[in-house]
Amino acid sequence: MECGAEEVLEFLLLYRIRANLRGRSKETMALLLGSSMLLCGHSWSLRPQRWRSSKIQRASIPLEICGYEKKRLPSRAERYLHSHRAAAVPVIARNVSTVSSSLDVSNYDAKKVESLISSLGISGDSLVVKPEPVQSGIGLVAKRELRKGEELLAIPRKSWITVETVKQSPIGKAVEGQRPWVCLALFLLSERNNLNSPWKSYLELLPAQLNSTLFWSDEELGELQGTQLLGSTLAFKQYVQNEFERIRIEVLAPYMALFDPSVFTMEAFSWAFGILRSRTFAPLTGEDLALVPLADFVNHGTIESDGKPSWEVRRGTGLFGSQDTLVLKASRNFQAGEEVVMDYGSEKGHGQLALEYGFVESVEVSAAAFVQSQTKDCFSLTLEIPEGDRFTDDKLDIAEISGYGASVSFDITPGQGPPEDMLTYLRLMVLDGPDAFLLEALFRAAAWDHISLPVSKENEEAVCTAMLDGCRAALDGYSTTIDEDVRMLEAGIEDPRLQVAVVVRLGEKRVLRELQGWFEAHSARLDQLEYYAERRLRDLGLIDDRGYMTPWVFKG
Ligand SMILES: C[S@@+](CC[C@H](N)C(=O)[O-])C[C@H]1O[C@@H](n2cnc3c(N)ncnc32)[C@H](O)[C@@H]1O
Repeated sequence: MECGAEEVLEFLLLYRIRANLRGRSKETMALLLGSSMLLCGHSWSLRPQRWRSSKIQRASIPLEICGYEKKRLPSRAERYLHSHRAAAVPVIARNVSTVSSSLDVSNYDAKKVESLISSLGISGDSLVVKPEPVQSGIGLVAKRELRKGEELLAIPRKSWITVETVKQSPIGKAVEGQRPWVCLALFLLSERNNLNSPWKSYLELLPAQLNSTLFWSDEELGELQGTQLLGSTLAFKQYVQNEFERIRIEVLAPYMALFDPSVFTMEAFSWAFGILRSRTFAPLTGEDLALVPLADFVNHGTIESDGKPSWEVRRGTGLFGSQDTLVLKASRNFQAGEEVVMDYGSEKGHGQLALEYGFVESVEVSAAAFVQSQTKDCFSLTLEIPEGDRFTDDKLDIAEISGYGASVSFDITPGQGPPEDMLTYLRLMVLDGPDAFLLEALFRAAAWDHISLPVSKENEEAVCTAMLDGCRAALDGYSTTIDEDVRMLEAGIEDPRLQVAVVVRLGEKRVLRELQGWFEAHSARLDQLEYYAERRLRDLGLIDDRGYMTPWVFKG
């Protein structure tokens, strides 16, 4: 076996640690590590380090505001709003109905629909789907039988509302340099106030009232006490308000002639924000933000997914005038007269659906099945490397090298347990005392790998304690218990917004309770785990599988 300088040093550390593994005290370990650090020419203070579990935050729901805002959100808000995209969860075929947070106020008008279609240069007869009034406002209804994958609509870029559209409009100069969503929001309000707008029929078909929790009253929001959804809703409201205050100074006041203060109100600006959040879909988000009239009347429904998006952009070559086109495809077979739906995002939990669109999913089989269904339950946990930790810089460095930041959000979904990378990040956060040698610069590149498995009983115990404290505190923050919510749902709730609130808070609590159970079980098996020291000695061939030293160590 050949050992490089790193291995030699590590061997020395491990050998010393190993020699003292049984019955070692913290002080002994500190001494051992102290000497090893001396070896590296490092001087560390070995004062006991306190780690604050408050750094485990109750995060906001993963959101895609970053899609609109990546670069310029204030860091605090960014941390709160920035999403950690969950891996797509395979969609299970089921009979899904949704609960909308209030009665949808549809602006359906057949004449306006005709006018919208002709303004897009489409012949009504050629359409295979048509906007019709449906349970959730306006929806697209199949005019004939449709096959899965069939192209339903193809809307060319010239018919989208993009930053380019805004630039070329009368307010183009005034909004120059503003974020894409701000440009589009002001454009919507400006055109809504323009009697001769080419977008008139589209704008008149848009819902005047939105159901997102952003538009709930304080009393309604009270039902969300303790939830992540409440935190996200309030953060968004604050964010939109801050943006409005900013553009009032930067845009509205300097261009008073373009922006009538009675039209460009905070309320109207919030409506426009809500419209953009509920009607734009990837990849037409962020810098490429675009509203696609007609296609954006498609409602949500879950479908058995083959991973192929229903909403996709066919890129034009530019040759012979060919341009980008938004193509809406049938997500499954539909019968004539049936409403065509697409999945707004299989990874979106109840909270995110409620915040962005104002509805949650429910399984319409029976009240019991509804209560048992956990497919959309979600809790997003944000972990943060504690500031003021004497090892903060080293920990940040290791996190960064491994592609993580000072704070990371992890989506916890039912039945999955904590994600592996979350456990690794947690171990890094609480790494301290004798284990801190893993933070040494020498081990930097391999540190993440080393801590991806249990480091030491103390470290794993600290992880469990922090998580159990965090889960308990989070569960204590809700105004109702899981049982109370279940009973309410089983008894039936008439108020749709209350129903949304109960489904969301129940979902969050169920995930937290499950997480708590996982860490309780984990902390009960800490004695059975294999830790870093034994693992590395075995990897280096210095002990055998029974834990005995291999003879070569003692060769001259
Ligand atoms: C992209 S728009 C779809 C068109 C919209 N129904 C309309 O009337 O203009 C998204 C909005 O439609 C509503 N919506 C879509 N799918 C829904 C569903 N499954 N249940 C309840 N409301 C839904 C929500 O208000 C959501 O914010």
